[in-house]
Amino acid sequence: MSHFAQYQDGVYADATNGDLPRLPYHHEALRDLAEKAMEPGPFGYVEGSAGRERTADANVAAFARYALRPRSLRPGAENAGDLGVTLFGERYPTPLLTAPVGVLEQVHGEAELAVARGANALGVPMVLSTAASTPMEEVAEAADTWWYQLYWPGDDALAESFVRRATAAGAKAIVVTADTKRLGWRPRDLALGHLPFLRSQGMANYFSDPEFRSRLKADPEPGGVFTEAVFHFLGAFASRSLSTDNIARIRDWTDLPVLVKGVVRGDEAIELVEAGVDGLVVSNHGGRQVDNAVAALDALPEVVEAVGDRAAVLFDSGVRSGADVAVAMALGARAVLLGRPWVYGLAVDGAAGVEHVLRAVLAELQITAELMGRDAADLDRDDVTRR
Ligand SMILES: Cc1cc2nc3c(=O)[nH]c(=O)nc-3n(C[C@H](O)[C@H](O)[C@H](O)COP(=O)(O)O)c2cc1C
Ligand SMILES: O=C(O)C(=O)c1ccccc1
Repeated sequence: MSHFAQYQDGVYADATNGDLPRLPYHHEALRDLAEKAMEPGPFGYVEGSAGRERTADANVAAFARYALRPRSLRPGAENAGDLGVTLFGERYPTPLLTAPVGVLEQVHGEAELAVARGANALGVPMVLSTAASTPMEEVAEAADTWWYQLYWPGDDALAESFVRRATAAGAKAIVVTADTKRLGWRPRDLALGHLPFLRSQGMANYFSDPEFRSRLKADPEPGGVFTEAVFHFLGAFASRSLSTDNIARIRDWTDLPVLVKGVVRGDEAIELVEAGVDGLVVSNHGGRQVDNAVAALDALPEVVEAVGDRAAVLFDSGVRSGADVAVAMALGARAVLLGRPWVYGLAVDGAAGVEHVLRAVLAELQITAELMGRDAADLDRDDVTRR
């Protein structure tokens, strides 16, 4: 069984061959290592969430309220454990993607290039942030399969330019993030005075964009603090008038599948499906936007039910292990985006750290699916119950 070997093989061998020190396999242990490896500002930026961080805590806690129901002797399941999924007519070897994470230069010098290498080594597509530290055309050179995440700028000409560039560079889907018209209230960043944008970080896609540059009097200065380009970014970052209807304008700019990320309500999911989007990402941005918001996992069944088979529902926020991926898929997610865990892998060991984290999640998912008598894509509501 080739799928069996793909992710599990080597994990136990590597862990027992005496080549200490190895990276930990638990999210919390890796997070603690990353905290030691990172400056306080960047670590606080990644680890921090909105307000009292109740949404972020609730995202993780929600997984403990569900229980998987393994059917050990399921008839016909002797080859179970395949991880492949089909999304928008394309076959993907696993249901995992790396969530879009901006400003990676504050995490590791190789930033997105390391993520692309680590993820692609395992057949995991990367969702590239608009607020990346590397221009998308350079990431495209390093990545086999990637999707593009759009922060829809206030200026439609810039939105169009980003979408056309991503399409030309080979992105396989466009993910429009809807929950970040502005950044949430983030006390950790305020306490540390850490706002990477003010120092031109995370602006590679903007600074390399002809439309963005055409609005400036002077060329943007890499690393410039409070420059004209920085102020232009702050003004241009997000559209206040983005709506379920006008997202459909993106169809004039690309033939790629379009997803909307940051949906936690069935009514909004229906509006988006009626406006013609191909997919949704149920997500509350890892609790970084609205504190005291509903846990993303608790919103998943409502959105799945509202959408039915009219669009693909993906999920992120709070996924920390392969078993978590199995729960989200059993509740109807077709694929899952992993966020903070791989960022900490990147901080500690670059591309190898990203690969380590993804491999551990995939190995656990594969083992779990196999023990449940399921292929990942076949996990369903019968496989999960309230604890
Ligand atoms: C440091 C950091 C930066 C992020 N940047 C972006 C971004 O640029 N675009 C976006 O759509 N989401 C962004 N997100 C949200 C993630 O895509 C994802 O929704 C979130 O990390 C999921 O929560 P979790 O990491 O707790 O699982 C960011 C998250 C973090 C932690
Ligand atoms: O910090 C974030 O959560 C985020 O989404 C973001 C927004 C703008 C630039 C970089 C990251």
